[in-house]
Amino acid sequence: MNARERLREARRVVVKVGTSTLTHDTGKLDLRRIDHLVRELSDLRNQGKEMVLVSSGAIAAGLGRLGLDKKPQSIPKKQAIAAIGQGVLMHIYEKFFAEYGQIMGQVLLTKENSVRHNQYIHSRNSLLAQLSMGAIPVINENDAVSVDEIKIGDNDNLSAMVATLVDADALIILSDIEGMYTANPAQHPEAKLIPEIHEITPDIQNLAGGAGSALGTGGMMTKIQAAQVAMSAGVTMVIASGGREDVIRSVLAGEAVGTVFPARESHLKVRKSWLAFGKRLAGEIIVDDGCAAAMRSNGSSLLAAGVVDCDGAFHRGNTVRVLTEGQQEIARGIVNYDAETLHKLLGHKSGEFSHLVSGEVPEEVIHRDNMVLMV
Ligand SMILES: Nc1ncnc2c1ncn2[C@@H]1O[C@H](COP(=O)(O)OP(=O)(O)O)[C@@H](O)[C@H]1O
Ligand SMILES: N[C@@H](CCC(=O)OP(=O)(O)O)C(=O)O
Repeated sequence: MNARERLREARRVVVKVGTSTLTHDTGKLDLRRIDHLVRELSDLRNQGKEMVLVSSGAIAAGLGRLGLDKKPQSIPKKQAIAAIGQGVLMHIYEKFFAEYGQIMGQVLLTKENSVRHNQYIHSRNSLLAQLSMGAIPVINENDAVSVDEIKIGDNDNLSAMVATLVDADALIILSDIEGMYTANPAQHPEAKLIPEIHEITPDIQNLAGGAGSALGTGGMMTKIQAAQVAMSAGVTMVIASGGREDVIRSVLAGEAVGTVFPARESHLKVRKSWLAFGKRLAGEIIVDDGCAAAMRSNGSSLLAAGVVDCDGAFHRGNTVRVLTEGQQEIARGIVNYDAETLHKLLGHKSGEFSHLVSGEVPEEVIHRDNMVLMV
């Protein structure tokens, strides 16, 4: 079964809708679009699917309510606008969902809700409980209290975190564009839509540009980051246009719309998904090609002999990214050494460790049980 066919069987679906889809060019909310979105979600819920909505738009709604036309620079002002706008947004969602006979629950998350294992589990349990009651959780980042240190920062990454958290079958990201193109069509009108992307390579990352509008956050870059998380966690992701009629239904009917990022086969256990996608990333380890091949094909642990460099002031127990020398992310995992020790040991076999550092050091830089492959 290919990825499009698998989408027909998706039971639990996360839909993310960006500011660009929820607003007119004037910056004001596009009520017709929001109504259609809620109607489609409600109809899919009526078909027995479990639906979760990750909605941006709080800042746009707040600006609209205050009669402002651009985001302020200061953090407290942005937070205030988000606080005002989130209420406006939820009022509209509640009104439309109630009209279509659905129950919704508001959930506001920050990075803090995922970095600690117990918080990750609490967030997961709350969302699963809402689904078991037949409700549609409507999620946004808690922008009113978030500052950079605790921010996820964009709702593309937030939606991938949510899809992982609830073990979704599919994540549909709705934007103001049909999918991922060979270049940003705003600057390159000749760019072509890419129907399917199997692996997030550095070449694919280079095709992704920033946001297309003043209100959007992250553009295609954050959508590609979300795809990498979703695919590795066993969630098939699709980027499609929120302006297309019945777009969610079409995606879930397996029709060839947008860009699909097929899930890798196995679903991760909750602990592994938290480890790779919930925790803060503290640094990077660069490995040689032989080591990358052993990790990818045999699921081998990462040994110091295969490490060529590392970056970041990470400590033992932190989660780090593992990259090839060509900058492709191949794994994430809990590191057994701090950065200083790894700098001394990289390129060496474990038999040589006692000459290089004092005291006991584990044989593996990252043990296979504490590692998630990203390719
Ligand atoms: N390779 C690309 N393919 C498609 N869109 C791209 C690409 N690179 C950058 N973009 C830009 O990303 C925008 C969508 O992201 P964004 O503005 O953040 O919207 P949203 O509010 O839906 O998250 C598109 O309108 C486009 O201008
Ligand atoms: N949390 C913010 C949106 C952040 C964001 O990622 O925006 P977008 O790129 O439009 O999905 C808000 O509600 O305004």
